[in-house]
Amino acid sequence: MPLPPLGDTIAAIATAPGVGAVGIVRLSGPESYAVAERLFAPRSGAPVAALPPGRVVYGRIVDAATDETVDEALLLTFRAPHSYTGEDVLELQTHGGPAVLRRVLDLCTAHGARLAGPGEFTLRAFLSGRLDLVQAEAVLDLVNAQSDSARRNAALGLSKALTEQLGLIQDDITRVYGDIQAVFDYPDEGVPEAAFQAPLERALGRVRGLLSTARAGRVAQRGARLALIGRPNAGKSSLLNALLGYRRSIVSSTPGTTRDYLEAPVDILGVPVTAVDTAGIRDTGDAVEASGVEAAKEIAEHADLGLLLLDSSTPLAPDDRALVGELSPARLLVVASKSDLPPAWDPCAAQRELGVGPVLRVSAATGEGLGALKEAIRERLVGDAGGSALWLTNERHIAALEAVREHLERAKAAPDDLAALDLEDALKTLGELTGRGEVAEETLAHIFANFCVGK
Ligand SMILES: Nc1nc2c(c(=O)[nH]1)N(C=O)[C@@H](CNc1ccc(C(=O)N[C@@H](CCC(=O)O)C(=O)O)cc1)CN2
Ligand SMILES: Nc1nc2c(ncn2[C@@H]2O[C@H](COP(=O)(O)OP(=O)(O)OP(=O)(O)O)[C@@H](O)[C@H]2O)c(=O)[nH]1
Repeated sequence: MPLPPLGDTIAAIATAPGVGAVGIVRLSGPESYAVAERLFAPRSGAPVAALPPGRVVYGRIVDAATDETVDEALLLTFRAPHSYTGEDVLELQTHGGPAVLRRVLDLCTAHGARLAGPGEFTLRAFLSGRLDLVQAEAVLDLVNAQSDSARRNAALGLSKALTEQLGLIQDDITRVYGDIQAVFDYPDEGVPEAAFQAPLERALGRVRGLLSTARAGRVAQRGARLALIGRPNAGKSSLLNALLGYRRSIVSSTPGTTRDYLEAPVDILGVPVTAVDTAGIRDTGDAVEASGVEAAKEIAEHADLGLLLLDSSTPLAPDDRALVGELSPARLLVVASKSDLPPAWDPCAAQRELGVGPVLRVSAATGEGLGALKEAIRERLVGDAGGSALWLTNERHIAALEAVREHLERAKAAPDDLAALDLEDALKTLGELTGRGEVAEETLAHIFANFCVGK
């Protein structure tokens, strides 16, 4: 997969396909102004090439071959290097129908522009040094963000937060590497060993810190699975409906109504979650129900978090105690359901007796405790990383930082001459990660192939 050529002038529709109020065709490259000259007539009569940068000018899109006015439009001007790509950039803002945009794009190619491939504008922004690779990938994540937490994290990446962290790590490694080289070159100067250790530890601490956010990052980006579990009639379907804010699963007072399981996407305070309503877990002779029970156990095992519902209006049963034993406490959140009814047991006592975390009192009927439950779910899924901190979400970044961590751990344990080799490898990996070092063309092509055309 070769990279597209540089230096020519590219054009693409920058707005989403379909009907919109306004649509944008973007041009980038040395011929942008020349191309626009042939298809855009500013009302002022001024030549396009003479327009100062940073202006919006009103005019007409004209097909020079037929003298037809294709649309009225606004032209937005940028001059290299002060543009998104770092090249001469022009944007034609037209009416937002697919036929209009197609025609304007056709005029651009008729007058010398080439159709841009996926991500080509952002690739040029990277190659001109305006964005590093981590930022370019954040652009992709930002465009694809489906939840507010994913959006915020991508925005942080684009704002250089990750780039800066990586820079600090790189600086420390570079310093240690330099010191080790100095020892080789001037063995008599006697640089104390301890001088290496502090920056090395600091770099390693930063790498580990970043890697520890990867789980929260994955959840923010791809979402988490939340399994609702509990005995029949514990109120699972009702709670799912309450979390969703609309009726999705069947609620009934006959135990065992939910035989299979239902999945529903639900936004938990900005975290995308797939809630899975399982069959009531209990020993049963009914074959259909038994398979549902097996499925429920399986789901609970594979979910990121299990929400165990214990009906607070009826005494705890042996089944409830058995369920707690089946599930790992780290991935379990216990709810005393139907808190609007007179309680048959005390949540605090149950917490001690069952050896679980705080038992949350929730009523699907009145909504009591729902807010606190959502907070607790979010806290368990993304933890402290739920604040303004940056999360690693990109598999390429995670893999690279894991490699850096290994190199640093080895360097720490190795004698100087071997440590130097590992530090070299760590720096090389960081360079690939930010794209400021050597990056394989294939890696670049692969990253940008995932972009949409026009970005
Ligand atoms: N219409 C439009 N909206 C857009 C974009 C765009 O390209 N076009 N963007 C992207 O797709 C994003 C904005 N990103 C941009 C980043 C840099 C520059 C730019 O021209 N920077 C120059 C000048 C800055 C200035 O005037 O101070 C520079 O940094 O030198 C433009 C857009 C989001 N909105
Ligand atoms: N008062 C009150 N009743 C509730 C509440 N939540 C559920 N119920 C009732 O409890 C019964 C069982 O609720 P479901 O939500 O169907 O329980 P389930 O755990 O999904 O049951 P299965 O499908 O059998 O596993 C229904 O009659 C609900 O109306 C609640 O918060 N308060």
